[in-house]
Amino acid sequence: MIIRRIDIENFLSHDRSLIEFKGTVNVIIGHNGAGKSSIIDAISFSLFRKSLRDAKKQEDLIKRGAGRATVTLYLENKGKIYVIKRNAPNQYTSEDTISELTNDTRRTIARGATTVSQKIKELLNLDEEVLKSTIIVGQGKIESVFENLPDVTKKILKIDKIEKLRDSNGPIKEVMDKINNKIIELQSLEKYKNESENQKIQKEKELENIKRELEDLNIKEEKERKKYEDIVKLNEEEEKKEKRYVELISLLNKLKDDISELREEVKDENRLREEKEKLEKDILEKDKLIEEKEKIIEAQNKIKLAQEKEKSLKTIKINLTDLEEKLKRKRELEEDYKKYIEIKGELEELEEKERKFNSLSDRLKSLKIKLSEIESKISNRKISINIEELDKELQKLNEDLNNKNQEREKLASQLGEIKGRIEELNKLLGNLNQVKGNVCPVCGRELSDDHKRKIQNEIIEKLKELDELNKKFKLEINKINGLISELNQIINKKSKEKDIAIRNLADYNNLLTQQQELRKEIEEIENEIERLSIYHEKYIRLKEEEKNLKPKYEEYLKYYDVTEEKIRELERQKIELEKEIEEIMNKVREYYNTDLTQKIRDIEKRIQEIKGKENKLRELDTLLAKIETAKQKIKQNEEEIKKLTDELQLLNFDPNRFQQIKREKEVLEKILGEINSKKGELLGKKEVLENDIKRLEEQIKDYEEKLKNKQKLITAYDKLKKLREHLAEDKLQAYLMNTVKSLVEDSLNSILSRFELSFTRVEVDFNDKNGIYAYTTSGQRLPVNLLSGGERVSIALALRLAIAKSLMNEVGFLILDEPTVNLDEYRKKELIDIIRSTVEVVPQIIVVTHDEELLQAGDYIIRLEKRGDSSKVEVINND
Ligand SMILES: Nc1ncnc2c1ncn2[C@@H]1O[C@H](COP(=O)(O)OP(=O)(O)OP(=O)(O)O)[C@@H](O)[C@H]1O
Ligand SMILES: [Zn+2]
Repeated sequence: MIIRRIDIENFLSHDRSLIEFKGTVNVIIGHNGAGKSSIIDAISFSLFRKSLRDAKKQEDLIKRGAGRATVTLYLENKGKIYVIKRNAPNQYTSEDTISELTNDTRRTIARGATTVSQKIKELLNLDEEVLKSTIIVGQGKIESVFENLPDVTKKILKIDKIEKLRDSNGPIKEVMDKINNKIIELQSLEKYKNESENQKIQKEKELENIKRELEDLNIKEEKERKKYEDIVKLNEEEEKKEKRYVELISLLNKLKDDISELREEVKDENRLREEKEKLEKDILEKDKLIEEKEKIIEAQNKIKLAQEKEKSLKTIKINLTDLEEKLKRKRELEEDYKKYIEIKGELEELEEKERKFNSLSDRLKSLKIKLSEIESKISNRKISINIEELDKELQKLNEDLNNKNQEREKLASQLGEIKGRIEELNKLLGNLNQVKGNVCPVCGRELSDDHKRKIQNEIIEKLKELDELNKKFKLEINKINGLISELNQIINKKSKEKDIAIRNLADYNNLLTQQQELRKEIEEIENEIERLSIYHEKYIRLKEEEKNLKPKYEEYLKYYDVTEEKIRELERQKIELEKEIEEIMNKVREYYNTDLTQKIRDIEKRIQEIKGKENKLRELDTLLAKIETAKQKIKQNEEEIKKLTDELQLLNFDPNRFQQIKREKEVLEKILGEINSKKGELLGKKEVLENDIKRLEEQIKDYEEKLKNKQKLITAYDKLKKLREHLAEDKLQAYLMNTVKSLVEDSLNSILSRFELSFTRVEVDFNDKNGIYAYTTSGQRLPVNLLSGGERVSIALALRLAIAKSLMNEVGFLILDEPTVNLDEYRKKELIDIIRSTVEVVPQIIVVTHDEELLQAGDYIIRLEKRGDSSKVEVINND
């Protein structure tokens, strides 16, 4: 098997690298950290889902920053190409696949991480542990081959499986135990079979007896059944007769009973008829009584009517006298009523003028009040201030103010002058101290110290004088300022006074005009009032009269509808009523002075008595009718009795004889029932026995079938027992290991001879954990752990190659990650030669190295470089 290609995506340091393996010796070269081992890890990951390096989590294998890594490995095996695709992290394992590639078509054979791993193991015969111990050599792991040499060898030879096979809980023993159990089972089966056969014979005998018994019973049953059928027929006939017999007897009894009852009913007939006649006579009186009662009620009603009419007559009479009185009063009031109406008319005519008079009077009153108010205002307001005088005063004050201002200005300019001079003198005083030459700045003469001092004194004196003056002027200005502000205040006050005076004068004039106007209006109104006063007086007088007449007028209104016609109408009604009452009274004269109610009560009592008699009569009638029907019935029943007695004689039924037949029938039924139940019992037994026999037959057949296997099982058990003995450790296993031992040893020594180590021979001992020993030239036997690092690496490599060469003809590649570590220059060169010559054993070698020297060994160079964070691949053919 050969690795054809690997595609790596986001795996460790690789972004995306597509690497083909073409030579027999492929050298992957690059600096530390370039991403060489990552390729080997990718191969391992695609085969076993595990990297060679110590990665704790699958996530560590994914290129930092990427979310998912994918590795695709192309393997060639026996002319077929397999494509294995693996993914990390675990959430994508369901997308793992292995497929077969033929003519560019891809057929997926398995999917999902576990299934894919299983398939790889089956198809390529690749056992992870074996491969890692031999031909895939991880970085720094070359020597690990020493530790597990015996285990690996056993695994390669599948000896471990043989061991398991003959184990005491291994599969062979298990099968043997199972067979043995079966044999024991079959032995007990044989016993059961014999038992079943005996049982069967027993049951067949029993069945024979029952069959015979059944036959006897059938014969007896037939005899009894015939007897039974005869008696049943007889019984049926008698039953029919009995039914009719019972019917007839009960009918006859009933008829006789009826007759005696009916006779009882008929007994009283004559007495009842007499009673009836008497009652009929009494009842005849009833109609007369009713007639009389009606007449009395009519009279009673009429009397009541007359009384009512009398009552209305009385009311009419009262009304009549009342109305007559009222009419008399109405006539007395008539004159005053007319007068009142007249006055009312005149008052209406005067109303307008009176209203005007009143409103003018009111107006006059209010105008007079207003006038007196204005007049009092005028008398209160004395015009005391003379405006002209105030004007003059103000003029004089303003002049004063002007003068003072001028004075102040003059003082201010004088003060300015003084200040100017003080400044000048101060300047001069300053200059005098700074003069350089000898010329006086004041007079131009020579400036001696004396002169200087004199001038200084003069200036200081002058300054004092000016200062004095300055103060005096300032004082004076302050004084004038005070006067000016005082004047200003006075002027302000006077101006205000003047304003108020002007305003007051205007108000006063205004009041005078108002007074005049009011007086004029009052005069006009007074004239008008005088003109209207005649009407006013008349109005007052009429008003008084109206007031006096008003009660009479109102009383008259109360009698307004009392008229002559009304009184005449009432009189007419009165006469009519009197006539009606007279008529009614004439009609009922005969009932006068009798107690009508008592009379009616008496009559009603008698009617009630008669009604009772009527009821009695009706009862009698029904009784007599019943008696008539009873007589009829008696006749009918007597005829019927005669007919039924005839039938009874004809029927000729004997109850005793019927009882006899019944008893006979019951006895026969009992006998038949017994026979039947006995038969049922026997049939049941028969069926059970037949079933039992059938079941036993089947069981016996089944046992016989199973027992046929017994001999076969015994033979198989013996054979397995022998096989297990043959597989015992010392024999096959020891033979295989020994054969391998010499094979591996020969190969190992032949390879090692090329390393030119100082050993004569290396020995392999599978029974020992560190089972490699080297013989020195002086004949000493050294265990491998005592050798130097370089020696150990050489032996380990040679051993791996030896195992590969001698044991695994199916594996086609060898992977070496940094094999030159610990080797000196010389052995490194040897290694190159070894690698080259190993090609004869392993068709494909993949070497990972940072050592440029190893390039000589390769015919296909894959150079790796790290650019930034990513590994980049460059391929060089080394022809
Ligand atoms: N998950 C990751 N993502 C990205 N880079 C990683 C990841 N894990 C490891 N690396 C880096 O990948 C680089 C390649 O590692 P690798 O073991 O392949 O290097 P190498 O070429 O075999 O070097 P050496 O000769 O030192 O063994 C290293 O620099 C390592 O730090
Ligand atoms: Zn001078």
